[in-house]
Amino acid sequence: MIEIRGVTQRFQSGNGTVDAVRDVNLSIRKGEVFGIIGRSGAGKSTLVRTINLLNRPTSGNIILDGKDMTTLSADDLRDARRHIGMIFQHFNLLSSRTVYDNIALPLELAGLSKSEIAKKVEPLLELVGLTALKNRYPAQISGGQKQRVGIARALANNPKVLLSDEATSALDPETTRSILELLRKINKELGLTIVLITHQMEVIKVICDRVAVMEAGEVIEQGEVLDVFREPKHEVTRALIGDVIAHELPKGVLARLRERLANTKDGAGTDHLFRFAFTGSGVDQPHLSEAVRRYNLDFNILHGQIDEIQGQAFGSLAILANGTPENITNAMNYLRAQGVVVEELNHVI
Ligand SMILES: Nc1ncnc2c1ncn2[C@@H]1O[C@H](COP(=O)(O)OP(=O)(O)OP(=O)(O)O)[C@@H](O)[C@H]1O
Repeated sequence: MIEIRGVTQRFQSGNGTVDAVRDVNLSIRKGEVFGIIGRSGAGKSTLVRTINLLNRPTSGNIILDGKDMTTLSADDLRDARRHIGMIFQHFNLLSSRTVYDNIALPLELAGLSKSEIAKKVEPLLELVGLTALKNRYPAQISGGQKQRVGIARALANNPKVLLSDEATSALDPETTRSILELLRKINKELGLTIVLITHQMEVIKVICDRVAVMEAGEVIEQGEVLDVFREPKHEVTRALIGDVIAHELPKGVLARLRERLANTKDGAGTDHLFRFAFTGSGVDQPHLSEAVRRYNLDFNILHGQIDEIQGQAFGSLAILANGTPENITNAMNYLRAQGVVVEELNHVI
């Protein structure tokens, strides 16, 4: 649906240049919600703005539905842009226009008559739950309601793709959830492809099918959201996941553990610290107790969380295991064979 091929975006910066985006390759599938996450300055906004050519890439190509956007004439590009809606962190509504008139704006620009516009705007108001507020001005509605106007306006021209640039970053957690639910509903009901950028892993967790992680202009990791959560490969990804999944052990627990694990290193102890990550059936099945029984171990759960990602259960546990070296090895091999991701943490604390 969207092919981002070898895209680099170079800017002048002082006397030199900066590659805000460097040689990015991504394939975004029709009908999916694709997230791009990264820390501030990673290049997310710059990348997403190349998709509708608000930024013209210095090199590389953007192929939308088989059409190379970078080679279109000005007229064809204007046409192609109609198929791409966009929503923004600060909503970008016109304060002098009512809710209804903000949503109607792209249709007026496209030259539709008043009655044609009404036929499109009324169902959009219904879709985003703002029918009762249609005559209010932006100053008279909440942030979440403003973003609903932004979403309805972005959908007015029946786009194939919706780009979302930090659309929930200015909203409180509850409003964020309701906006994400609305985006998910639109994605499912209209089959709309959504590309969203965010610095919040929570947003990725709640709504995205796949995710790409950016750092210093490059994509450093990408995959199905569940896979990336279960087995993050890059340190930056781990840190971002740590914001939503209990990854760090509390300080008091760490201090006590250091002593016990030092004994293991010296050969005087038999404690091992592990992190287990498991999904789907791994959460429902008693793999842990089976491992304990089979290999005669003690497990002490130190920290953890069972959560849901994309409707699938996801668990992350920090465990202190005690047993003979042979039984520990066999138990971990057993768990790995059950699909549990096992990581020994003795060396990291
Ligand atoms: N027009 C520009 N001219 C020069 N440098 C730019 C320009 N736009 C962005 N940059 C630089 O490119 C890098 C990436 O910026 P970008 O806004 O894409 O990051 P981001 O990941 O979206 O960050 P944030 O979440 O803070 O918006 C930054 O170092 C930024 O300073």
